[in-house]
Amino acid sequence: MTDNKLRVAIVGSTGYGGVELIRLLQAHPYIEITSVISSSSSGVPISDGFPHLTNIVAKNLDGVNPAEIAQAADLVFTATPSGVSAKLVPELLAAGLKVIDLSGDFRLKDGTAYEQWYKHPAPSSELLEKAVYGLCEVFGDEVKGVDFISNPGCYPTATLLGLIPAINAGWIDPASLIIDAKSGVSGAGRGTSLMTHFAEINENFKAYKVNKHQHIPEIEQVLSQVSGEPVTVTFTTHLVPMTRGIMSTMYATLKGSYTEEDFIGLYREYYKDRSFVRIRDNGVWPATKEVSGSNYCDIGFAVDARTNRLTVISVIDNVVKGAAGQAIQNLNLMMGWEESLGLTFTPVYP
Ligand SMILES: NC(=O)C1=CN([C@@H]2O[C@H](COP(=O)(O)OP(=O)(O)OC[C@H]3O[C@@H](n4cnc5c(N)ncnc54)[C@H](OP(=O)(O)O)[C@@H]3O)[C@@H](O)[C@H]2O)C=CC1
Ligand SMILES: CC(=O)N[C@@H](CCC(=O)OP(=O)(O)O)C(=O)O
Repeated sequence: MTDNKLRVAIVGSTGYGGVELIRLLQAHPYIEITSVISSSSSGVPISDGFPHLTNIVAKNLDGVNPAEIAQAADLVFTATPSGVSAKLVPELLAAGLKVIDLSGDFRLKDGTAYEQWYKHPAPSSELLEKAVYGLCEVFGDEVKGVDFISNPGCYPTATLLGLIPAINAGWIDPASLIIDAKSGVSGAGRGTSLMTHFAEINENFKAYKVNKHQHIPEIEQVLSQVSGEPVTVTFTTHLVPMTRGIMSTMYATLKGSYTEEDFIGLYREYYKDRSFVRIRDNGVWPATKEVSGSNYCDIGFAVDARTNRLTVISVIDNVVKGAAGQAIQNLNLMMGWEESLGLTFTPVYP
């Protein structure tokens, strides 16, 4: 700590998650960013590659050296690809740093499942056990005082916040879940690919990784934990021609005669102390633009008495609540600070 500020380093600071951490942390009263790190461009000013940071962050990029990071910082965010975090995080923890990892490498408790879905060698079972899964509104109490947090995935954040209160109350059948999710292109990171090439995605709408998405076991792990029985889900992801935003539309069979007003009351009670989840009034369904640039998750409901099914619509900004914003919320909870510190941004609208 310097001047009562926590010294923070960001590995992967040249990616979308890292650069968003830099943006959001400018508003945090207890944080000083002491090192922005790149494995490929160390030595150059970060504002060379990101002119929007001119006169805001006057730092050169540092290289990836755990011992040097531990000299410069108390805590490090790893906004690095899966597979990279698995190798780097053990070294950062061993160097004495607190770590908040944004990748999927430490979210699954079962290493075999990790290898099946992520196609990389799993981290050690000790570290998978040690990582605390930081879905703040549900497991926030478990985060306080720990030194290693695994930040949830973007789709799981929108999906789990939209399903957990109903599953927890036993109002919907966990065996009936269908999740139809859509993401803006920034969810795929800054690297270029045919999938996200302008001419391939502009005025286009495509499904991908159907039944094969790496977030399926993460969603199932948490829902199984909450419901107390093994849960499997049907989960389809789509890429939408917009920059930010996730909409997760979820369908479930009702286990009783519940109305929209019942669900609104249930969710408002469940999230009553959680300022970043906003439950919409009856018939007002959320849109991605209404949370863009903010840490909010907005949720709306429809009940169809004809089919006995519930529809839940949950939206987040994938780079904020789905990544950097939730990571800072986790940092606040870890440190015992007010969870909204530095995160009270009004969504950017229109
Ligand atoms: N984008 C999103 O909406 C979300 C992303 N995530 C996860 O967060 C992580 C970061 O995502 P995102 O920022 O989008 O990804 P990007 O691809 O935009 O950025 C990843 C960054 O990691 C750095 N990197 C690559 N290899 C290494 C290495 N060997 N050592 C250190 N750094 C490396 C790269 O920077 P450099 O070459 O300069 O080192 C790169 O800029 C990923 O695991 C992603 O899955 C999670 C939720 C949402
Ligand atoms: C649009 C898009 O491509 N999104 C990415 C989200 C990946 C992500 O955030 O990776 P984690 O596994 O670390 O959570 C995807 O669907 O794979």
